[in-house]
Amino acid sequence: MNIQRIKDLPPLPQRAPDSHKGSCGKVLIIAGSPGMSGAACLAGMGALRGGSGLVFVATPAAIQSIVASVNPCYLTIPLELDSDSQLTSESTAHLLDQLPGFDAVAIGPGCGQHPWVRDLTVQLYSELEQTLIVDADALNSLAALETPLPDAAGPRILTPHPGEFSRLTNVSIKDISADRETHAIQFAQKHQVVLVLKGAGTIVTDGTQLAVNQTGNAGMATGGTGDVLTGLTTSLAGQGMSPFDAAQLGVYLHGLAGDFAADDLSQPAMIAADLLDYIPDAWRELIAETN
Ligand SMILES: NC(=O)C1=CN([C@@H]2O[C@H](COP(=O)(O)OP(=O)(O)OC[C@H]3O[C@@H](n4cnc5c(N)ncnc54)[C@H](OP(=O)(O)O)[C@@H]3O)[C@@H](O)[C@H]2O)[C@@H](O)CC1
Ligand SMILES: Nc1ncnc2c1ncn2[C@@H]1O[C@H](COP(=O)(O)OP(=O)(O)O)[C@@H](O)[C@H]1O
Ligand SMILES: [Mg+2]
Repeated sequence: MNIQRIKDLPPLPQRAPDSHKGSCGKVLIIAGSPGMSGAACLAGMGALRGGSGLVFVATPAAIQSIVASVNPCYLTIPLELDSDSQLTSESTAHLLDQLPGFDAVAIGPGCGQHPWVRDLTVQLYSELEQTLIVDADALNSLAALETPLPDAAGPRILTPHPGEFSRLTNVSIKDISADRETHAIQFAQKHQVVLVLKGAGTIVTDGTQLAVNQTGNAGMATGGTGDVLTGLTTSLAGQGMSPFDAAQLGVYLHGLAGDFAADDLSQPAMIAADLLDYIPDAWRELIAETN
């Protein structure tokens, strides 16, 4: 199959003068667990900085107040777990009831490898009609399945780093690194997903198109930067971008924010939360370039 190499960025989502929060994308991020509340906050903030009108973060009830106290701009939904680390039936029903109202959903950052994460990931992967962004422990949940990936009811964007991609494919990190493009394209074709294979020169492919990202730097090799990317990509998908375009633009903006952060703060000192502060500069540069 001929692969189309994409060099140009897609058109940016437009914000009409009479936009309101309901028209700028309402997204849900399912993230966090005790000890990894930060991942939920970083992803939620990434979605807000991406431009979403409304961001909801669903997180285990035990850490809801921690997540909520980090920033007042996202809303939180408590996930009630039983003694087997499963969502209670009331909590499941409450979450499923709300799903149709979201424009895009993400699952995985900081969730840990618990029974509720495995079950909810598989259910959303197969049944959700909107775009689902699958990261971190949700990818681990898919990798742990004894069956092939389920058929998906809607678009899927998978955002593994090489370790997660190795678990998904049963190919060693060394072999993946030897030919990242081919492994990424084959996976995207086989599973009909947008694959974002992260790292220096992140690859975005849907199996027919391929973009190799040129922004970003080694200062981004610090915990939590991927969680910010999940939020950003979810936000763009929720604003109506196609899954490939949302992933390509999200990766580009994320790396550009990282480049601005490194310029001001240095690669060693920058941290994931700094990316959130530099996403505005990245947006400003992109908006100026396209006007
Ligand atoms: N503040 C918070 O709450 C934070 C929470 N977080 C949450 O932590 C959870 C665990 O996620 P995780 O990615 O840290 O662990 P995991 O999937 O075992 O990956 C490590 C393996 O992958 C490999 N590997 C990774 N990158 C690679 C690369 N570029 N190139 C090559 N190899 C690479 C690496 O290989 P190694 O270097 O060890 O050889 C190792 O094998 C998850 O829920 C996440 O969201 C984090 O986001 C941090 C902030
Ligand atoms: N050397 C690098 N150059 C460019 N980008 C990098 C580099 N190292 C890491 N990144 C980016 O940082 C992010 C790390 O994501 P991930 O490994 O999921 O981190 P975490 O799970 O800790 O949030 C990815 O977007 C990746 O592309
Ligand atoms: Mg990650």
